[in-house]
Amino acid sequence: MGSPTELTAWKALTAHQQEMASVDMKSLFAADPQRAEKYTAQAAGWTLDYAKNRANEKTLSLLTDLAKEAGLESAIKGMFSGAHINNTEDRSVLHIALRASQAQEILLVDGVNVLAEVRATLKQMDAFVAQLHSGEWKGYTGKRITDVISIGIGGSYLGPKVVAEALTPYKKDNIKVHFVANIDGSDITGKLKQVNPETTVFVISSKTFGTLETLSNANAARDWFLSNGGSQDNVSKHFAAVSSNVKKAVDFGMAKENIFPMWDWVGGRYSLWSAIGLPVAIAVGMDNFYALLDGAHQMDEHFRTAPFEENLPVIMGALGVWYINFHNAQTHALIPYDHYLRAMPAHIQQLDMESNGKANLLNGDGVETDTGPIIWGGAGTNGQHAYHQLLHQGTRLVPVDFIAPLASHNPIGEHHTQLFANCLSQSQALMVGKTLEQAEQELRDAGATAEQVAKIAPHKVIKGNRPSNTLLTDKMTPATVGALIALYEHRTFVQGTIWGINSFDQWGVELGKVLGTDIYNRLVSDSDNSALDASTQALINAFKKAQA
Ligand SMILES: O=P(O)(O)OC[C@H]1O[C@H](O)[C@H](O)[C@@H](O)[C@@H]1O
Repeated sequence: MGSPTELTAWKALTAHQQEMASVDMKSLFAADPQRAEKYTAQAAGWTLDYAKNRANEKTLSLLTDLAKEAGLESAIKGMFSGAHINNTEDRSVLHIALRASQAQEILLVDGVNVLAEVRATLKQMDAFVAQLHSGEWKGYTGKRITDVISIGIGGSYLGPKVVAEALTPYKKDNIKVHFVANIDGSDITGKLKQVNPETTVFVISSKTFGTLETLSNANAARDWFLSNGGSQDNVSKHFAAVSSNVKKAVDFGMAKENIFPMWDWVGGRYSLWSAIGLPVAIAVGMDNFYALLDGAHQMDEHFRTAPFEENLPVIMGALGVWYINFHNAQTHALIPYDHYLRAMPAHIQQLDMESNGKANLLNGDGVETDTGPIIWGGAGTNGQHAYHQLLHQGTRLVPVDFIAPLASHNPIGEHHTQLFANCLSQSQALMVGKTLEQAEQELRDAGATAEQVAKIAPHKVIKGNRPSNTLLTDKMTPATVGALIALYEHRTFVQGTIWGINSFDQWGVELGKVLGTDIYNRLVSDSDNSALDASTQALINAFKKAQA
């Protein structure tokens, strides 16, 4: 596919945007009493209310036309059948295979039944987790394991960390799972202070087993283990790895049976469902990990089979395109009203920004449209006392996804009702806003003078008409958390397909890595830096001076 701007539906949406420019969402609700009902869809334990969008029937029908015209139906088929839709790396994209139903036995990819490999790995994980939890797995002095430190970064960190945190109420109390990612020595130092080498297992997660941060931290962990009573012979009792590069993991000193495989058809940011999710399985138990996979599978089935008009990832993806490309929205906020889900925006940020931060079409031509937005967000209600001001009165349009459970795991006092009320009030305020007349009246009612009213009222005006989606579920469980993350994975794919880009490579991160190695070499040597730009030279000199 070439540029989406050539598509009939894209052109129609450009014209339609003009028609909608003066339409306020409030008037759409007033004109259609059925609007809330019509613009609600359900899947895999989630209800999406997308009525508070600047969209009418024509908008939504043009957006689904756009998805169809952009080839989304065949792209979905391609993904689920194992076609090499990651065209720049000539690979299949099969995170959906990691959570396929047990009833499906075969999914052949390049002549290999990937489901057989997936099931064998789940068995291996199951056995490992069971041994840790039963205490059968012992450290080098015969004690049971109390702590697991997961070392990995990017996709080998964020997904597992976010899901383990989201499932806090399901955590087993006999083993504590910690995560280390950053090359900043403060990260691993802080974690090592909390554990005992006799009772700690390290899980080194790296698809390539070649990532600087992960290898540096893995080496630091091994050095710490060896200098605190452990011996080389005991490394295998305290270190396991998840990697598609078995040789490098063996060279590190891992026992082959402690290496969990990964495959090139799983992208890092889509890999939490593979053995990269081992820390999650250790934290919450294998039964809950299976439930997580099942929830994601339910969303996969919905995405694969539901008509686009009722399809949550398609609706959310297409509405995102509407704002990014036809309303110049530069960012998209995710605001979970659930404490345990507070880090979710960081995972979706990586998932989406690494996937759709692209400027070339699949055919190599430069794009003519904006692509992936800046994804950001944080926990409600905290954000209401920080950045929501800009959402309500700032000059930028920021579409928001509000995410909330109907029931809390910790139903104390009125907390959950207040939390939920705040969630609803934010989407309502974004939409209804406050007119100048309302602001003036409010001030008069509070006893303000005419002069004060004239002075202050304009500052109280909130334009409103700002869009949001609300996603509700009964409770955050392994299954609903799995479905939620799968929903965002597919939403990203929907948008990438509409833009005609490859959502599954990430060549853009390479240059920084190469330059990082070059600069590291300059920091530790007396190299001639005169060919570098003056700013970088000065910064190198500042570092060297501080070390001298
Ligand atoms: O799992 P690894 O091979 O260590 O990779 C870790 C991360 O590093 C890279 O820089 C990529 O941008 C990420 O997509 C990946 O997840």
